[in-house]
Amino acid sequence: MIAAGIKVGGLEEGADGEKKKVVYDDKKKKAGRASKTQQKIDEEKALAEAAERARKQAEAAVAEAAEKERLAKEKAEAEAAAKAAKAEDSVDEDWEQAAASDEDVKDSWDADTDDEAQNKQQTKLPSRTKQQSGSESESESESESESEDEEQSQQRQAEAKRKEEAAKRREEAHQAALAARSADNLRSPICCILGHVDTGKTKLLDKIRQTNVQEGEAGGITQQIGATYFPVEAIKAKTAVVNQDGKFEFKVPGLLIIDTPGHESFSNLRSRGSSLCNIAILVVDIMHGLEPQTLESMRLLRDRKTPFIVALNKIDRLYGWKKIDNNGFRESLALQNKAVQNEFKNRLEQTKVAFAEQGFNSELFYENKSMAKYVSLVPTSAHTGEGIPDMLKLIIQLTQERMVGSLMYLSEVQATVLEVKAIEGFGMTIDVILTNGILREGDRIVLCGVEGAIKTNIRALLTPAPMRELRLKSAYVHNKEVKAALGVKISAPGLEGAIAGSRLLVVGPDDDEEELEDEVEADLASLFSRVSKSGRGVSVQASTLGSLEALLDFLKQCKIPVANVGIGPVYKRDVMQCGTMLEKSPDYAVMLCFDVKVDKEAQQYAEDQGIKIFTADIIYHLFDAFTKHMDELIEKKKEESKLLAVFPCVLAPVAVFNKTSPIVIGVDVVEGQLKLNTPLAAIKTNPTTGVKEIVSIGRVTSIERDHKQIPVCKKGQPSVAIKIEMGGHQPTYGRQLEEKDMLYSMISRASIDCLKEFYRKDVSNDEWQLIIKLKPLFDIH
Ligand SMILES: Nc1nc2c(ncn2[C@@H]2O[C@H](COP(=O)(O)OP(=O)(O)OP(=O)(O)O)[C@@H](O)[C@H]2O)c(=O)[nH]1
Repeated sequence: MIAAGIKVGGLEEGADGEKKKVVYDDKKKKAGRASKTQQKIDEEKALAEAAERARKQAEAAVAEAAEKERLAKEKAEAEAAAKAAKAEDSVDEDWEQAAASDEDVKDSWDADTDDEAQNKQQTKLPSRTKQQSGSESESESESESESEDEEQSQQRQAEAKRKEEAAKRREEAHQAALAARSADNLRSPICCILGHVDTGKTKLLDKIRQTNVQEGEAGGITQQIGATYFPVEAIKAKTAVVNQDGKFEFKVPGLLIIDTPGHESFSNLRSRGSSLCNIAILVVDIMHGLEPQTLESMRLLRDRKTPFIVALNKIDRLYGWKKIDNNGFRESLALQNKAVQNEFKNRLEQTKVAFAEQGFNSELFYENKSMAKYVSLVPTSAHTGEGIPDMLKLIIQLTQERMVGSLMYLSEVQATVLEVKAIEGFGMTIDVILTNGILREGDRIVLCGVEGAIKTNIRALLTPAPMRELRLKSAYVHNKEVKAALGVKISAPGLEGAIAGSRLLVVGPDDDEEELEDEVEADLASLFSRVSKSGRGVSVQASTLGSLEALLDFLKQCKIPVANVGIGPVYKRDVMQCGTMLEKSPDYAVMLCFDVKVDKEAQQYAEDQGIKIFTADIIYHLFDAFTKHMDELIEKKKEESKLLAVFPCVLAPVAVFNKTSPIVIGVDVVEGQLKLNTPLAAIKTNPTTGVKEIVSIGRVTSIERDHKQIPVCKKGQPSVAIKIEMGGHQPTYGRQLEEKDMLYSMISRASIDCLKEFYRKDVSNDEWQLIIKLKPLFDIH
């Protein structure tokens, strides 16, 4: 993978100021293992290593065969797909091909050549295949005796069997855990808050928590790590105003709301592309409607298939709104005067239309007859607290009625790293959201790190100390064990380089640790394998696994190819890596950095080398910056290529005013269009040799009609007088040229490519036909 240009930056700066590289390459992994072996001079380890080598050799052979087969299949599929796509292309899109099937169009910067398409297919191959092909070349250089081979092959088989059995046991345990679930034993749903900046996400969160903090932790609301837990009693109290008859039944034990609003935390709570959040609140400012980041949030929610409700926030800003603190929305609305009610209705309708434009049906929550079909809109005010009881009730209702399957308590551990932080007294720690199961002090855990899987033992399970105990020494309480769903801080040795967004697995007594390592590494490897192996593409750098995934998804949609991928701050090394593109494909010597810092030295280096670094906290801003950069480059190239572009034309001279230096003649444009600067030629046959001769006569420097300069003369328009100039010796009418000689715009392969690249919009299909006709005259194939 290193060879493919993939890298990962450390979350923390290494001792040498440079970040470390992830080692997914078996060679390096093995080198690491070998050095350990040497240190320990352990015979058994040496044997195991040999066995490992043999296993990889054998796997490599199998993988190579499988890869070949797969590539062939994928190539065939790609060809079929390309054919189908070709058939669908409009004439306009496929203009040159439509006119001449012998031309291979290299469309725009986002299109692939066949090679690239195939290479892209290759990048989809599981990383394991790549690791194997890496080890293959290594093992090729090593010779082993036959008996060793046999022994190793046995060891390899034994190891594979061990892993297979462990995976089977894990699957059985998983099935047993699933079977033991019950609809009567639900866990607390997990909820995230997303939305555009300044819509009131933080304020809304504060408001939900605050009422209870004021009540002095009554109802048992606990501030957790990265989340707030609301036991059902607290939610009952908070929703009482909209459940006065007590008819609404609560079936979940509570609700866990993730504290950090925004994409980042949502993106990190992922598991193989789907979300670990059961439900999300998308906050929309009722006065502003859907804003760019709202759309980005919707895209994330849709991609992760996460159900959501919409908090239509800031209703108190409707002109003339009379507040009743913490009231149910319906009652509050009923108390407003007609004008306020009308304004509300108007804004509600506008919001619904905007949602419909994005492909979502939406409905005011109490008018929503089908939660499956319509997104519920809950008007709220984070200032007055109005609508918040409705919102909480709706979340509970939606989750406990529609998500029983995913909420049934599962004994098996499901946990995700939300953040990686160094904490005084604890060193590097990870904040984890435990979705299912129980974590215990001392548990052996496996998670993703920048240098491969991290395996360690939980030293401490920390939750914040209750408010009243904050005076005490530590801000944290140590727990022997914690049960889902909750947010917990884990302190453990060796957590440096842990990656936010990673899954966290617990090694059970029946599990095989290596198998679990493979599993967490696969998450990262699958993201890293999404680079374009054509070597052409931008470099991207993101802060976490989740944001990297979101960014890669987005760039894929925008058809921006990616050549390098990294996690963590940008260091000089990353810029240097990106700089390799300066030679290959300078347009792509660009780094798109999402939510990461750029080291000073790296920035300086980039400036010196002419590498663009775009940083943004909002993904689509990166797209805008990149698109602008590309447009500028195209404009620049277009300017530079002005003289190269030759529009096709055929001219019939009607008079010769000046025979040479400069030639001045009167012409009719019989085909195409004559533009200033067009180079012209006559096609003659040498009278003695009978060989065709292309007589170049210079460029058109003036076009005049009725003594007026015009920039262009099109086919069929009245005759024009043109001046043709040439540096050096210009052919002369009456000698090399005759009046009856037709004149042709002097096209070349380069001029055709230039038209295709920059002027496709300006060339009509007829003109392309003309180019096809002119090509043989100028021996262009
Ligand atoms: N009138 C009114 N103002 C609100 C409401 N909710 C939030 N605001 C104000 O809107 C501004 C932004 O609120 P925040 O809670 O910081 O918004 P946010 O979505 O968390 O913003 P970012 O963290 O920047 O994404 C603040 O000035 C809030 O006081 C509301 O319901 N009514």
